[in-house]
Amino acid sequence: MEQPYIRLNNICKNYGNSPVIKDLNLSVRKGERLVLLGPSGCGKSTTLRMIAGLETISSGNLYVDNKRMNDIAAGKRNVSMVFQDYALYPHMTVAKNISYGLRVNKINHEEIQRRLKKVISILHLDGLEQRYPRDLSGGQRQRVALARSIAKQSDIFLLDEPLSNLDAQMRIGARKELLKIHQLYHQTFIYVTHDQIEAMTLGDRIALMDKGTLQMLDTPYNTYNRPSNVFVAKFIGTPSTNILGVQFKDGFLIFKEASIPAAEGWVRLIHQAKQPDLILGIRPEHVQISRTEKENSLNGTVSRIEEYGNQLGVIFTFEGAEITAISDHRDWKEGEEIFFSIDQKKMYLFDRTTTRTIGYPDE
Ligand SMILES: Nc1ncnc2c1ncn2[C@@H]1O[C@H](COP(=O)(O)OP(=O)(O)OP(=O)(O)O)[C@@H](O)[C@H]1O
Repeated sequence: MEQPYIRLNNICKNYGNSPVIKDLNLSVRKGERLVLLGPSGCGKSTTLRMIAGLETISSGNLYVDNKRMNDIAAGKRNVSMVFQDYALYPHMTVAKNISYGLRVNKINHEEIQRRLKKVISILHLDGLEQRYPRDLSGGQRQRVALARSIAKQSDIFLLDEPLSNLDAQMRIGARKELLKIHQLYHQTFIYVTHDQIEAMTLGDRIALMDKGTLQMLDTPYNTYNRPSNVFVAKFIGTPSTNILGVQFKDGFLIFKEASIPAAEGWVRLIHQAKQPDLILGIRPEHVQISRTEKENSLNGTVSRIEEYGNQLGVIFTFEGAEITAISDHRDWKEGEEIFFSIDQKKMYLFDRTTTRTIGYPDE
């Protein structure tokens, strides 16, 4: 693997007695777009702020380009940051907001003008240079905040939910803009969000966190298709992955009573794991439902239908558990008996004790 550019080694952060980040190890490559994703309060912003130098590190080491950064002041780190609320200076015009940091850093006038012109053009802020933040729309303010950070030309670009105040349509446009900026400047991006779509579309890799710990660090494809544990499987994807307890015995996966023969690849992995008590995960799009019985199909009763516009979510009960399937057909009725089968090529099996995956058959 390419030498990591930013390294977090065993980083912990406590506020008083409460640990917020627990033994975090994370490496980011130069020029990579890494997304920190996770539920509210999991420690994404805290992690970003420690990298920026806005928050002290309780223990562990932060390295950038092999240099220990723990005690380097924020202003001396080669980073720029965009905040969720943009943090623009209200009494400065757009042009002044963008150029202020450059003036403080004693960049010469011609260079400031050159950078200003370029970022104004990249972010479509032409004509707004003399306006004040209060006279801008939310989207324009967000672009000014981005422009101000880009103009600094730092190697590391830290973004803390920069699009969360924009409406859905504007977010799509802004995502394209961010990718364009990255193509032009190749900075190392660390991007915080709790929006999965944003994480999937913007990240080369996703670091998924929960309760201050790293749950998985991998590509968007692997995060979705090869979750490392039950938390990842449930967090990524909407509607959420169905989770069912199963026991492996004599080649069969046994639910409470019903059972299906386990596919060969899974049998091998289960033997390797030496763990018959498992958790089965299957995404709603990989549960096939039908009115007719098929080989190895199981049966349930439809309890609810959810409208997704182009498809329906069919929620049915099976041995007391609720399972969601996605269907293109629209004629399912509440209360009707259905048959369903699980696509074993697409399912996940986790160790019930550790909740970690036992592996994937095609690996
Ligand atoms: N200054 C502080 N003092 C005490 N606790 C704090 C402080 N700042 C953050 N926390 C706590 O640390 C935890 C992590 O917060 P953080 O803002 O990093 O989470 P997050 O994942 O970015 O959440 P969100 O998506 O809601 O912004 C939370 O439980 C939060 O309440």
